[in-house]
Amino acid sequence: MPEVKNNRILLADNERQPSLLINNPVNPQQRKQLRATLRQARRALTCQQQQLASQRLLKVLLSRPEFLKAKHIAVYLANDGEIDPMQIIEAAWAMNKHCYLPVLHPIYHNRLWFLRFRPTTKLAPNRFNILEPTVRAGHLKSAWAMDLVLLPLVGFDQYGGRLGMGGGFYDRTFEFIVKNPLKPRPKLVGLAHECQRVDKLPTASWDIPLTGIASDSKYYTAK
Ligand SMILES: Nc1nc2c(c(=O)[nH]1)N(C=O)[C@@H](CNc1ccc(C(=O)N[C@@H](CCC(=O)O)C(=O)O)cc1)CN2
Ligand SMILES: Nc1ncnc2c1ncn2[C@@H]1O[C@H](COP(=O)(O)OP(=O)(O)OP(=O)(O)O)[C@@H](O)[C@H]1O
Repeated sequence: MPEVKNNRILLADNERQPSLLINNPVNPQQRKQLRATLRQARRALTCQQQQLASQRLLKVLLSRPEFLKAKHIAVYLANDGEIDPMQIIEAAWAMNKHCYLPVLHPIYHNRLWFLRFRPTTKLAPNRFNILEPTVRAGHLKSAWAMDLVLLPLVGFDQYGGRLGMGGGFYDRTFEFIVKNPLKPRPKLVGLAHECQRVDKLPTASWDIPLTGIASDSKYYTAK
């Protein structure tokens, strides 16, 4: 079982894949194994560690122009040990910003749309048991209408690499950024516990580059 030391995942020799360190191919087995390890690490955090991490994350974001300048911000409701952005949402509401939650698109396979999230918004569990606003026709916003998207992630590296839950939801939803480089694009900032950082993630051709990652200890600008 991988060990967590100084908030970093240490992979045992038999869990290290030489190819991961040499030319970084996308090996589905590697991604699966790493995903399981990192999900377990974040679920192992205590309530107290989670609360402290959320407070520190808010402090990190409050110093970032990506957050301060944004009016329309997509967030998520924490699940499976993810770092909890609720304090960020409350800060954004207090600053008169508009917050949105991802909604599994009713028609387009594995894509996300976004619905406004206010203190009074009615929520219901989706097929992954994550709460999302109940869909009201005409209220769905598409991804390009956001100024900033705060993404959940399972793993990240300091170069902007991101490993998600494995459904490809965010990758599919934001592929327009790569396909239409001239179109105005939202900034994509991953939120994570420091224990979700790995040295270098294998990147896949469909991975959408992040603007940066905010953890409970610092902001990483993607290189
Ligand atoms: N909080 C949060 N909301 C989110 C995401 C996320 O990662 N976190 N998503 C990011 O994409 C989308 C939902 N994607 C998800 C993909 C897989 C699982 C999940 O728990 N998979 C189970 C298998 C579930 C099943 O098939 O029944 C698992 O891997 O254990 C959850 C959310 C949209 N909303
Ligand atoms: N733009 C895309 N078009 C079609 N399929 C895609 C696209 N992006 C990703 N996929 C598919 O989705 C699957 C999951 O991708 P990946 O493992 O990168 O998910 P993830 O980034 O971890 O998950 P998520 O984005 O939901 O958090 C892959 O099998 C990939 O083929």
